[in-house]
Amino acid sequence: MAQKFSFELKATDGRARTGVISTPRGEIRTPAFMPVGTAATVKAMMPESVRATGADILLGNTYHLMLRPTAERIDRLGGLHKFMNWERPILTDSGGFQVMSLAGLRKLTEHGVTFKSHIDGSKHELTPERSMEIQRLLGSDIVMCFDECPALPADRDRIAESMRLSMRWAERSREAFGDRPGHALFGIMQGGLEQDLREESAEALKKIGFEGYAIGGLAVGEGQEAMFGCLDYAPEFLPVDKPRYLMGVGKPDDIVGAVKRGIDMMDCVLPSRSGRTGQAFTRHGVVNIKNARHADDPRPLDEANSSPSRNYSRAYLHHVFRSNEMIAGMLLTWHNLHYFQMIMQEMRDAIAAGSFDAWEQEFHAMRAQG
Ligand SMILES: CNc1nc2cc3c(cc2[nH]1)N=C(N)NC3
Repeated sequence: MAQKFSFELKATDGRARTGVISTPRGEIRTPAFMPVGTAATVKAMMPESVRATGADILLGNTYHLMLRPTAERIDRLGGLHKFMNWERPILTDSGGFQVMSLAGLRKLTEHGVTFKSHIDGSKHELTPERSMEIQRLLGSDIVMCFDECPALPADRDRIAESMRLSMRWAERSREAFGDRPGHALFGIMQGGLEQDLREESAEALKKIGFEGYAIGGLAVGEGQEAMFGCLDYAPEFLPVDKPRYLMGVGKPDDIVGAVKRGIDMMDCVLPSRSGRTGQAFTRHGVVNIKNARHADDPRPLDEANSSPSRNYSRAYLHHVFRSNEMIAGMLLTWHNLHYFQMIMQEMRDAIAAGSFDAWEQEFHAMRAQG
C-alpha cells in the first residue's frame, strides 16, 4: 500500500482522463464514482456488497456524523473505517452544503456557521477549524475544505461575496489541516455560473495548494445544460495533474458528460435513493419497477450477467416493491450501484483505448432505444 497520497494520469482521450489515486488504504481508479454513505452506511447495503459493485471509495458526511453519533464517539471507537467496516478510502464532505440544505436557522459570520440540528433542534457551530477537527477524528482519507454554499437563487454579488468567503475559509482549512502524510485536503472551487468568478476561485485555491480540487456549487438545480456550460471551461482552470471532483453528480448522462469534460471523481445519492423508491437504472434507460406493466415480466432488469439483480425477474422485483418487502430496496440499490460502477469501468477502458467518443455514442443510442 502506498504510504502517501498521489495521483497518476494513465491516459487521456480528448478532455476525458483516466488514472489512479494511490492512498495508504488502497487505490482509486478514475474516473471514479463514490457511493454516498452519509450516516456511516450506504443505505440498504452491506459494505462487502458495496465493494462487490466495484466501488474503490465511498463518501461520508461531517454534518450528519457530528450530530449523531458525534465525531468524538467514532474516534473513541477507532475511527469511521472500523466503525462502519469499510477499510478502503473514505472521502468526507465538510458540512457546508448540508448545513445550507438540511439544518434549521443558520447564522453565518466570517468566523463560521451556527445552526440548529435537523434531528433534535440542538445548536451547533461549524468553522473551518472545527470541520478539519471532525474530519480528522473520523479518520477520513480525503478531507474537504469547509466552504459556504449560498442558498439559491443568488445574484452575482452574493455569489462573488460567498466565493471570496469560501476562499478565506479554504486558507483556514489548509492551516488547520496541518501536516498529515497519506491524507489529502481538497479545495472547493465556487463562483456559480460566472466564468470570471470561477477563474478567480481557481486561482485562489492554486495559490494555497491542495492535493485535489472539487467543483462545488453545481448540481443545485441549474440543469444539465448550464452545468455542462460551466464544465466547458471550469476543469481546465484547475491543475492538470491533480484529481478534479465534481460534487453531487449525478444522473448517468450527467456523469458521462462530466467525464467527457475532464472530471475524475463524482458522488451522488441518486443510485441508492432511487433504488429505494423503485427506480432501476439500466443501459436502456430507467425502469420504474412499481409500474403494473412489470407484474408478469420474467426478464431480469439488465442482460449484464455481472449484475447482482440477474437472478431476479422484473415480476419479482415488482412484487416485493408492491408488498413493501425490505429486500426490494436492497436489490434495487445493489443493482443501481453496480450499474453506475459498470459505466465508470466502461469509460475508464474506453478512455484508455482512445475510443471514448464511440462509447459515448453507443451509451446514448442504447438509451434512445429504451
Ligand atoms: C447534490 N448536489 C450537490 N452539489 C454540491 C455542492 C457542494 C457540496 C455538495 C453538493 N451536492 N459540498 C460542498 N462542501 N460544497 C459544494
